[in-house]
Formats: sequence, C-alpha cells, structure tokens
Amino acid sequence: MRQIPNILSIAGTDPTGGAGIQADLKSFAAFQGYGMCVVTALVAQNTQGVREIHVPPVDFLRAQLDAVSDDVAVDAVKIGMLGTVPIINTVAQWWDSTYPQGQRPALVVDPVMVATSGDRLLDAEAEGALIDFLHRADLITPNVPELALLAGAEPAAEEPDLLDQAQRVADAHDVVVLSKGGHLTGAEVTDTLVFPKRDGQRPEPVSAVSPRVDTKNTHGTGCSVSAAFATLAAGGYSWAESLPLVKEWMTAALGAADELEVGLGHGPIQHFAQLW
Ligand SMILES: Nc1ncnc2c1ncn2[C@@H]1O[C@H](COP(=O)(O)OP(=O)(O)O)[C@@H](O)[C@H]1O
Ligand SMILES: Cc1ncc(COP(=O)(O)OP(=O)(O)O)c(N)n1
Repeated sequence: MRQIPNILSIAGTDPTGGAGIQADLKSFAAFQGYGMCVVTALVAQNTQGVREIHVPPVDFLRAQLDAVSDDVAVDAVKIGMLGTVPIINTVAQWWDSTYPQGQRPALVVDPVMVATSGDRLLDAEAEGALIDFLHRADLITPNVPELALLAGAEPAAEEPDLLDQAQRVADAHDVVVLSKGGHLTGAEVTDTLVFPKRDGQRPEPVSAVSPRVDTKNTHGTGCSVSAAFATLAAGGYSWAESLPLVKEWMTAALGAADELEVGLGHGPIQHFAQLW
C-alpha cells in the first residue's frame, strides 16, 4: 500500500472554498491523502446560494479523467456533483472502461442534488441516471432529502424511518449507505453505516453519535465527509473503522467553523481544526 494514497475528486466547484472540489481537497489533506480533481461543473456560488452553473463539453470532461487515470495510480475516487445526464454518462463510461474489474479504486459517491441554500445542483431529468450509476459505488453518503428521493419516500423525520430507507437503498443498489442525521432535529446527530444484504446476511448497522454543534456554518459538510471516507478507504481503513474518526473530525470542524469569517450566509467548516 502506498504511504501517501492518491485520491481523486470528480465534482463541481465552489469559488468560496466551502463545498465541492475545494472542500474535498481540504478533506483529503486533513486525512493525509494526496488530492487530485476533475471538474464536472463550474459553479458560481457563495455561502448564500448558487448563481450560475457552467458545464464543460463532455469530450473535455473525458480528457480530464483520462489525463489523471493514464498517468496516476488512483487509490480512491470520490464523486460529488454530476449535474446532468451527459456528465453522468461520461463518468460512467470512463469508470467502466478504465476499471473494468478486479483491482480498482474504492468509490465513494455523494449523490449531490440540492445545496444547503435550496438551489438545485442536479437536473431534475438526471435523477434516474444518477440512481442507475450507484451500483458502481462501494459507499454512498446521501443526506436526509437525498436518501428519501433514492428510496422513493418522503424525507424521514425520525431515525428509524431514516434507517429503513437506508436499508432499502442499500439492497436496491448493493452498496453500503451512510445515513447522515444532520437534517434531523435533537441535541445529538447520528450517522449510521447500513450494509446491504449479501448471501441472505446483513451485517449489523454501525453508528457514531455526536453532540449537535450550534452553528449556521455547515456549508460543505456532506462533501467533506464523503471525501474523508474516500481517503481513509485508500489508506486501508474499513468503513466501520473510518466512521468514528470522520465523525470526531467533522464535529471539531463544525465546532471551529465560527472562527472562520467567510461570507454572510452558511459559511464553511474548519477542516484543519484538529491540526492548527
Ligand atoms: N449541527 C451539526 N452538528 C454536528 N454534526 C453535524 C451537524 N450538521 C451536520 N453534521 C454532520 O455533518 C455531516 C453531514 O451531514 P448532513 O448535514 O446530514 O449532510 P449534508 O451536508 O450532505 O446535507 C454528517 O457527518 C453529520 O453528522
Ligand atoms: C459544487 C458543489 N457540490 C456540492 C455542493 C453541496 O455541498 P454539500 O456538502 O453536500 O451540502 P451543503 O453544503 O450544500 O449542505 C455544493 N454546494 N457545491
């Protein structure tokens, strides 16, 4: 195993540095990975919302992907915002042709659909294509509304409903699901790894609980968590080993978020709270 793993983010941008590729690169660094990125969309956004989205031609997206995989041994891939059907299809074709079977990078998919601000980051007609993509992933990290959409249900208001949806989605796509409790209410936030049933057996879910941090600065938490899992997977950690490490780190990053003075809306987290 490489001493410093190579992690690739395939995602959109945030020029204010809180979400998307910029957040992923900070997470990779926080967990001691070497970060790389392929841009799926240039997003004119800030802590208050999304203004415009510019999607590259698919040939150029493919050229970016090939430029990395032709040259670098990639240990893990984190996929974030895909945005449109042509972008999803291009990433799928690259993945299937570059890593046909056997030894392939760990794949974490954050099924990005809507930003904290409520702005859409995935075309409505692309939801089906994103769902069809998911069977390639080892781990998916939907938030409450994203999990509901994948499960074809209303957003869960309570933990048992959330876990029920996660189980259904895990089985439907044969993928491990991280159900995240950030959008629920209560003094604590629980994240749970839910495993698919294989050979009639389902491993017990694994949970990590933290106090709910009282901050409005939660921009990019989902991006950052999925990138952290990808980095630890590249370093040989199981999902269950990674969960408490990521949870503790995210709680510290949220706890120190108010020390940053970035923007007037939902500001970023402090990825390096444990380091600085
Ligand atoms: N207020 C909070 N206090 C502590 N942890 C939180 C808080 N909000 C979110 N988290 C954590 O941040 C991560 C992202 O959660 P969530 O908000 O559910 O997803 P998303 O950012 O994709 O909408 C999870 O690990 C969750 O536990
Ligand atoms: C380019 C880009 N990708 C993803 C998001 C959404 O970020 P996420 O961490 O899932 O959630 P919020 O921070 O929006 O809650 C984004 N804003 N931009």
